[in-house]
Amino acid sequence: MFPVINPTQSKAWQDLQAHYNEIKQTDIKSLFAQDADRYNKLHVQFDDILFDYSKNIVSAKTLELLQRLAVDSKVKQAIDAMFSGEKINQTEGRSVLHIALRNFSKTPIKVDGTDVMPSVKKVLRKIKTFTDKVHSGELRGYTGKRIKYIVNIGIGGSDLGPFMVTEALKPYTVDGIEAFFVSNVDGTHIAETLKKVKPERTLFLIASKTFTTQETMTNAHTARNWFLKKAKDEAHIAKHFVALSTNETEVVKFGIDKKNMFEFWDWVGGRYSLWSAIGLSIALTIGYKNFEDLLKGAHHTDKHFSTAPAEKNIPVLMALVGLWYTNFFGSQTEAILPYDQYLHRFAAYFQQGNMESNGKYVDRSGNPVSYATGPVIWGEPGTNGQHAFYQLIHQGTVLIPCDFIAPAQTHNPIGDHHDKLLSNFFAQTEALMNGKTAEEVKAELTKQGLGKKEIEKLLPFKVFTGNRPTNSILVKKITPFTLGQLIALYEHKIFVQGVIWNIFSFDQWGVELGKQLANKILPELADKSIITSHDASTNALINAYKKWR
Ligand SMILES: O=P(O)(O)OC[C@H]1O[C@@H](O)[C@@H](O)[C@@H](O)[C@@H]1O
Repeated sequence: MFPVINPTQSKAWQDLQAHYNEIKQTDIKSLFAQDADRYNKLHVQFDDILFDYSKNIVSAKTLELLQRLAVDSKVKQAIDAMFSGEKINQTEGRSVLHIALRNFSKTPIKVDGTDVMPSVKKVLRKIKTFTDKVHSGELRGYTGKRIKYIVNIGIGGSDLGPFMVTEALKPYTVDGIEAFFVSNVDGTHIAETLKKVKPERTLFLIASKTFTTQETMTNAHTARNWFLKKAKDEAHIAKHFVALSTNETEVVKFGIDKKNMFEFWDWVGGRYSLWSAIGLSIALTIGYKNFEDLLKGAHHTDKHFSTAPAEKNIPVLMALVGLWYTNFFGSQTEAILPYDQYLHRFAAYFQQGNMESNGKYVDRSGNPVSYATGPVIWGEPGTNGQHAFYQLIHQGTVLIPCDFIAPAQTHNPIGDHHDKLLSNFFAQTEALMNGKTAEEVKAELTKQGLGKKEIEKLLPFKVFTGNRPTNSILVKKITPFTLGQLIALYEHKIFVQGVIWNIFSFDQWGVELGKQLANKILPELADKSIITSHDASTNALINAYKKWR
């Protein structure tokens, strides 16, 4: 059974609190000076992924206590519970089995006594057949022209994953295919997309687990009307619209044939669904083989996560180190900084992954927690971020633990671009750790010919305290396989943190209230009448909108 344990009651937590007071002033620099072997101890090489967590404010004792916390929180048992199909998403009464979607082992995974693997494999075969037929030209549009444009209409988990992955793997795009992602209910999103595609060559993927999401259904109907304006005959819809969903009834109601539905199941969380039928846009963009490699990479991480000892287990280490700052240093945020332009949606993807999973203030017993849970996740690719928000990371008053991610090999080896990019990647974590002392600043300014008075004046502004923690993740090359590995590492990090925080990571009740209120307000916008049913501010805003629109 999934354990319910208040982490603050654990001896390890209390010891960590005491230990925090001992170590908080310790320089990472000095930890390196004390132990020539620090890097060797504090990194894990996982195939072509090098995870270096040595530039953190952690000593051997910190790590030992954090590991004890993981043991006290029954992390290992929780991992086993997830992998064996237990209904760990208790508030929705569901198993959590994104790991089954990429299970290439022969091990069956059972939900309510039934092995889900045959259904998983069946849908994968359907994705393969369909994708191959689109690429070979066997499946064509209603005029007989080849499909060129893939338009995925979905939002949240039905958009962010496939969008992030198709961007990350752009070099693998199949010739002649262009992918678009429409998510926002703002008509601008679909309008601007439809300007770029031609109905007779477009395949619309209506991606929605529930098939009731307002944004997606609105965009889907707009796309359908736009298509029919040109195609005229509703019979042509079958060649241009497919559904990726768990809800057959709604799919059929929309007018999509069951045959054109790619199924998944309620044990796939939206934000963990890129591995499911929701990944059809990925397969169509980069080819089935590459999609399968992505899944295989993730499966490889699943094996690592479920078998590696905790001290060498990357997701466990990522989780523990992150939690150390969130719960003991009081840092409320984490940055994900990929030094790879293709990974420009990676942080946005894990914004949902982390914040929807672990943005919870109620524990698994239904009581408010007395400690911090999920941090705010954000980030942009380097080097862009350096010229934007790194000032605050270096010299601000907020502690921001950062993950730096970079590929050693680029898909675009042009001149010395990549060495320049990577020199920044290395320099930043070094600078964040070492900072710059008053002595160093003085020496630098003296060398520049500044007088004593000028130096004194400038000194406080030019000092960097350093000791700002980072993880570095160096990947040999971003391929479908390594990307799959990387995504799964982060997914499991979220899981481990949720277990220790004693919260339910796989529901998302917090997104409902706004949806409910929007549904209440929508009919109020139908006419010109003055609205008085809300608070004064909301009434005034609605009425101003109705006057201006
Ligand atoms: O895939 P559908 O059902 O359209 O949901 C799309 C998204 O909706 C949001 O409100 C959240 O619940 C997300 O977790 C989900 O991914």
